[in-house]
Amino acid sequence: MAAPPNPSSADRSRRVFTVGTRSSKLALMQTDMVVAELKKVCPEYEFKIHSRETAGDRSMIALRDFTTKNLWTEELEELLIKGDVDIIVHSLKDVPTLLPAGCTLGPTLEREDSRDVLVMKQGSTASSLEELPAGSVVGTSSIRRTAQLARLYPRLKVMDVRGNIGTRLAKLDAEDGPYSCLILAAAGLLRLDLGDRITKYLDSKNGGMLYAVGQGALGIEIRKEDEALHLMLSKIGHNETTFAVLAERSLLRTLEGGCSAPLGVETEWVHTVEGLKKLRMRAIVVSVDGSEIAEVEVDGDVDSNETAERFGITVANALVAEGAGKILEAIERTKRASS
Ligand SMILES: NCc1[nH]cc(CCC(=O)O)c1CC(=O)O
Repeated sequence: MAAPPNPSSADRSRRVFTVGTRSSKLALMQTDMVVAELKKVCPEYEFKIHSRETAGDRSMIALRDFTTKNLWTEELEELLIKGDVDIIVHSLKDVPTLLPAGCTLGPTLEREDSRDVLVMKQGSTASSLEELPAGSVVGTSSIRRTAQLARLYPRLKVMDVRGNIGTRLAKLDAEDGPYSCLILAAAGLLRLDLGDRITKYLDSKNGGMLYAVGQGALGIEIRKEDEALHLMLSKIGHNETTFAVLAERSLLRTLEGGCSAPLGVETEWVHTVEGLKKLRMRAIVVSVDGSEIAEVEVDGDVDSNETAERFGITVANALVAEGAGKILEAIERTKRASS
């Protein structure tokens, strides 16, 4: 009897690929986008979607606790390693910088708008953080957003808000709810067709907020040795996105040493006078109370995965030279003391 089909890479007779994803509306939507692109370049293959609720979806543990980070990804990665799924589509922002042995991220699609946005409570007339009265409550569970808010808007209060995007908007709009506004990623709202809830886009020049590493991009995870999928993803990949997010993740990996850093970034491709393109990265590390910052802006020659990752290390070193190491060590000390 013939051996059963080998699910692993080198098997060129593979026709069916299984795509793993969380079961949230946003995750399914993002998975559909990847499958649609793959079908365009590989019309001869079939793609099946395997969705599941992850521990992160079920957990009530504070999202800011870095130890929960892997809850979003680990169970799906086990399926990937076993060969039960062939591809996982993540929000890249939720993917830890160190992946399990045998797993890797492939080229990814063009990034959605990577900025944070301000979302005012339904019926509010305020259109910026500046306009809110002192003591107004901003909903966010992100240490990065909390630290940047403490630095730029010390008059405002920050309170945790959990759940998927729909849940958070409902908590914002609740008549007796505490929140005046939320800070969310533009990408999630835009992909869910909730762009009309965006009051204001925030960036280094507007409101001063930098975004999370990988925000707005998809993380497409595959088995390292799966040559067939590497090739397929290289056909749908958007190089400028792939390189930019590799550089951002390399920066975070270099800085964090295992903890989730209050790190904001902003990357853009800029044309030089010589007609070349450079990757410009702004990055900021802020102490949780907003009292100390380290910030840099660096341009890099980036045209490959390797140069992207090296550029991330360069930016990390520049941040450390500006005092980022001291801020991160203080956060680590507080964490250790409280755990
Ligand atoms: N941390 C949760 C999360 N993970 C990805 C997104 C949005 C989409 C993205 O950034 O790609 C969000 C929600 C948010 O921060 O508003």
